[in-house]
Amino acid sequence: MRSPEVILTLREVTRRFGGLVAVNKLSMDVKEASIHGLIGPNGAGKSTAFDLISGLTTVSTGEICFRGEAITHMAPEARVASGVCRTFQTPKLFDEMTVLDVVATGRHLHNSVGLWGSMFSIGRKRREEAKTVSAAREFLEIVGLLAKEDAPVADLSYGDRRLVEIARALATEPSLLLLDEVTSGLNPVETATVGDLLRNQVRQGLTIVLVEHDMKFVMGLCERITVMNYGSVIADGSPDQIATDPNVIAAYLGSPKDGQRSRRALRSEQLV
Ligand SMILES: Nc1ncnc2c1ncn2[C@@H]1O[C@H](COP(=O)(O)OP(=O)(O)OP(=O)(O)O)[C@@H](O)[C@H]1O
Repeated sequence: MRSPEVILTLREVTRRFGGLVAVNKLSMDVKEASIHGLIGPNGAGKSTAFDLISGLTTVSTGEICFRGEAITHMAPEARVASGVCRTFQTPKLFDEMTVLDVVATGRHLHNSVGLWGSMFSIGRKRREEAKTVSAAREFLEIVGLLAKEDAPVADLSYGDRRLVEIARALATEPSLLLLDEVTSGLNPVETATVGDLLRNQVRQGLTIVLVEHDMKFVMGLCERITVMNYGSVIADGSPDQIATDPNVIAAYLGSPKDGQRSRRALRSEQLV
């Protein structure tokens, strides 16, 4: 029986690319209205795991359940419609669009005017457009970018582009948000802003899974963390358990030969 507060379950999910097992029997439970970290060294299989959950790639074996329903073979758009939304390591934004237009694209699921509606009812189309714009503005306000609504995306700083990506994802009104390296390239102030923003959303019921290399951010934000290495889970627990887990420390340290360099890298990520 599924525990009522678990929103996402992966059961022995495997993804092979030819002879390479990118994700190997990954099992994890994500609690509703929590922030769950998915971490691991480069090539551990984290982005592939996100692709599997969001449907951008297919599972080789295993099962994925969202709100108790199997979504393993559901199309990506159907997963978005059911409340699963993801962002990408490099935001996929169209430079020539304005900030407001980009966020409005996240609203299309909630816009009830279809093709026939827009052809035969101009009044209704206008009303829907006004609703879309006003909703998009609300999400821009949440991420603090309302003042830049008319700016072309090309003119934004890297940090602001990330915020637009978050606003667009939030505009789909997901129940589960998958954030792929959301702090990469952000300065400490921007990172703290994103952290506060995410905490706020979780307080309002959103569930977040984070793939992240910034350990300080992960440790400060996540209730639970799953650690992968070479496609497999090597640890799963609270931030305190993860930070002291010998398997995790060994995975980040690498071989004894390059231990000195890796230990410095690990310390800079504040895991030890
Ligand atoms: N489409 C693909 N075809 C073949 N191999 C792939 C494909 N996608 C990922 N891989 C391989 O699967 C493994 C896991 O990659 P993945 O990108 O999921 O790791 P990651 O943990 O997200 O890494 P990083 O932190 O560097 O982004 C890597 O060895 C990668 O080269």
